[in-house]
Amino acid sequence: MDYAIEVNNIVKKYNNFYALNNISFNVKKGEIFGLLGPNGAGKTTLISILSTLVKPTSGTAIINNYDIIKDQKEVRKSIGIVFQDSSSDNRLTVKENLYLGASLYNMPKNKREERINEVLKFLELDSYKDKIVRYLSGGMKRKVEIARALLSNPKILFLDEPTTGLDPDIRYLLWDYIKRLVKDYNITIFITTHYMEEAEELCDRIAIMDKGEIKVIGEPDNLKKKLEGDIVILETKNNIDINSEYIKEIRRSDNKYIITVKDSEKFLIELFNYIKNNNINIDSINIRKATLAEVFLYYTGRELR
Ligand SMILES: Nc1ncnc2c1ncn2[C@@H]1O[C@H](COP(=O)(O)OP(=O)(O)OP(=O)(O)O)[C@@H](O)[C@H]1O
Repeated sequence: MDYAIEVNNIVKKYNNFYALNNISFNVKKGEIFGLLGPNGAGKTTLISILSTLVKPTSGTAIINNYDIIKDQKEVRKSIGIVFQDSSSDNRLTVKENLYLGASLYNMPKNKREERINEVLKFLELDSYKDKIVRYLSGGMKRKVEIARALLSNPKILFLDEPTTGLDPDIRYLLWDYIKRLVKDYNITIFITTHYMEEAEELCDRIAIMDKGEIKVIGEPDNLKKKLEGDIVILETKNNIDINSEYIKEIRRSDNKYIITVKDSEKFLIELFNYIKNNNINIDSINIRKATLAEVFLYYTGRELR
């Protein structure tokens, strides 16, 4: 299999602290691959290493068949990056920023106008091209960043938390553009996020990352299926001490019992009998299918907030 990204045993140490602790995985061509993890998990460090901006302590990665250590220049030429912090000049217009980007890429002068118009069109920024970036909304600014990263026709686009802090409407809109980049231009997308929904809706595969380690990799649906169970959330001030063959795990947090069960329909009959026989007062009962939030909890032992 020909991969877009191959990560081999990457370690990044800051003094004695392992920001990345032996990371290995592959990203397929034309895939939307998501790195899901809380603040400080190491996502930005990893994306900075893969895009050659930071050197790993050990290990390496192959990007578009180029080695991030040995072929830095070629790697850079074949990728586009959008970082969390804006790289646009706020005082310039959208189009001026794109010209600046094109000149930084050393794009031939006679190609610039055409390519800039293409990316403006793709991101539906035409009517904003003469607006000063400072006065644009957060979502629009993000689009300008993406437009700039696309100028060089990259084969891989790295997006570091591209929708953090944006309104849900804009978030959905950006997802659409990202999906179209894959579908229409066969670009591989590597995205970091701490939004479950983003990982779930947008990504073909995700890696759950915590404290510098990858805990599990897979398709969101498969990861959920692997948990094999439903979650029953029971709110009560009483003590619950129920035994059932259907229970996989019970956790308690304040007045809530979070019960992972198989065959929830059968379990509920037992639960209702237990409640009746023991005079338990229930404030609420909720049943939900395992979501990515439960997957995250299962593999990291904590909630992603
Ligand atoms: N230059 C540095 N020197 C020392 N420690 C660093 C440095 N850069 C990052 N770290 C540490 O490495 C860990 C991973 O940071 P990183 O920014 O990669 O996390 P992240 O998952 O991207 O989080 P965020 O969502 O906040 O960007 C953090 O604990 C951070 O404090």
